[in-house]
Amino acid sequence: MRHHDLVVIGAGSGNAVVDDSFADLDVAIVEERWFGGTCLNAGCIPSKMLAHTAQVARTVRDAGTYDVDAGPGGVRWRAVRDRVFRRLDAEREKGRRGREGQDFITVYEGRARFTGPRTLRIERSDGGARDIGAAQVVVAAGGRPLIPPPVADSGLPYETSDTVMRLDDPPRRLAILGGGYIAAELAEVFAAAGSSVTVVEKERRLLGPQDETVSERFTELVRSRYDLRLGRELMRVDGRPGALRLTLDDGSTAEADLLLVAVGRVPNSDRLDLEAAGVATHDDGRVIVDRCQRTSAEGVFALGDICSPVPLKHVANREAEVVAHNLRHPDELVTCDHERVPAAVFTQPQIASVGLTEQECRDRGPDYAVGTAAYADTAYGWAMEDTTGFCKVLAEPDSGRLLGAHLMGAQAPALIQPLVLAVALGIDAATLAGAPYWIHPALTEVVENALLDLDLAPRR
Ligand SMILES: Cc1cc2nc3c(=O)[nH]c(=O)nc-3n(C[C@H](O)[C@H](O)[C@H](O)COP(=O)(O)OP(=O)(O)OC[C@H]3O[C@@H](n4cnc5c(N)ncnc54)[C@H](O)[C@@H]3O)c2cc1C
Ligand SMILES: NC(=O)c1ccc[n+]([C@@H]2O[C@H](COP(=O)([O-])OP(=O)(O)OC[C@H]3O[C@@H](n4cnc5c(N)ncnc54)[C@H](O)[C@@H]3O)[C@@H](O)[C@H]2O)c1
Repeated sequence: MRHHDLVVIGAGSGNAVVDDSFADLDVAIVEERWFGGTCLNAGCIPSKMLAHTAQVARTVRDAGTYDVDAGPGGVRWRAVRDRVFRRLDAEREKGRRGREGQDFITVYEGRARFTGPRTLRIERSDGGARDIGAAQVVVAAGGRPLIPPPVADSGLPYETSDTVMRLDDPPRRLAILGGGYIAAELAEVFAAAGSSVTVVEKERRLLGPQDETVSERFTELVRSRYDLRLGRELMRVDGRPGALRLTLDDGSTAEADLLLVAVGRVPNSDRLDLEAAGVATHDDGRVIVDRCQRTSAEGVFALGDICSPVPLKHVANREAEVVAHNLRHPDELVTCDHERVPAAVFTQPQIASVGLTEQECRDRGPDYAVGTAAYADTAYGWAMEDTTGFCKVLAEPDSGRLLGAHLMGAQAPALIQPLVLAVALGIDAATLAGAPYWIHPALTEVVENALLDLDLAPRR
């Protein structure tokens, strides 16, 4: 059995752990499917490249709002798809070849599973297998789409985010099960490409975990774009490939050519024989880690969606930095903080958030102040003819400490960054509003206005 100093399972965010400071070690990276992982191949990046294209299409369609005549036409799906994936597939190959060319790294293609403490078997798709051992192991095997029983049991075809972005043609009628991140973003993409979209969501609103104002207003805004079936459970899928019928719990039905399942993701921990390694998991399947990203097994770290309470790429990246440091500096361990993680949904309008929602503030007690501002009340909002965008900030009335911030509107993921900085660095609302200049007439004025709208106790 070959013995390495370090083995990384999963070449998504796990790949970021190893830099040249590991060149004195014998390192192995095991990847079963695609170098770059979900983000590059089927997640953040392709979905945002497609979302941006959808936004361009909407801008062209809405050009009349700005008294601009734009020609007829539409989204050339295959050209868009090929542009996106030509680039990303090339990046994946570049990443893999780069690793294979490094002297201190061995790349294994295949699925790893533990056979004992820090020993692994790697099984290739051609049936070959190989046993290896390591002084240290990083588990970065991510997650996969959850497929609920009515879909799995139907025997009928369905798509997930792993496959749907690479389709040859957009479906005429697309049904999406779930009304969270993936549904919200990809509904927009396929609607722009000409699909008529039905969304089946078990809760009463789309994007339910967002701040209540965001979730409510977003749901109302897209009601005219999609056939929304909210508060509904899927009972059955029947029909035939290309002509599906979804039966919901109230007996209503939805017809679709194609079903996209987007009801969340599950960690890949169940495929790793973690018991053999002594690696413990939570009830939901996530690997248990401490703040230093150490698992319950000596010498085994974990990072990313397989363990994270916040399954987002910027979090996985931060965890990879922490693991990289801790592998090299066992006597000076650093920790990872999962509080105040910002997030964004790349819909139209875009959405961004950090910290507590208003409903979470209310649950904590009555003591919070709310400041709001509309894009429509800023000069750049006039330029954009915006009627729906807003910013909401939540703060402690006495100290002005920011508790949370929420934006819905153009460039929300970029506009929220000053609020993310303030939350992370402990800058209070009055200081953030008053100390820096805010460029006029930039959209950031909506953030400044929301801060100024807070009813805070006067400073002594
Ligand atoms: C459609 C979509 C859009 C998203 N958009 C965003 C976004 O805009 N912003 C954001 O922050 N996050 C986004 N995310 C979430 C983000 O993609 C993930 O949080 C992130 O990619 C997790 O990284 P990871 O390294 O933990 O897992 P992954 O990137 O999934 O990497 C795990 C790797 O391990 C490999 N693997 C699994 N099991 C084994 C095994 N047994 N042996 C060997 N290899 C194995 C897999 O093939 C994979 O390559 C999105 C996700 C999806 C699905
Ligand atoms: N912009 C981003 O950062 C981004 C984009 C896409 C995905 N992601 C990541 O990928 C993860 C997975 O995305 P997702 O959209 O699959 O999950 P999600 O958790 O965002 O949303 C799942 C939705 O499906 C609903 N649901 C669950 N079971 C259902 C059922 N049986 N019938 C109908 N509805 C049901 C839930 O109520 C929820 O609204 C996200 O949690 C996020 O971590 C992030």
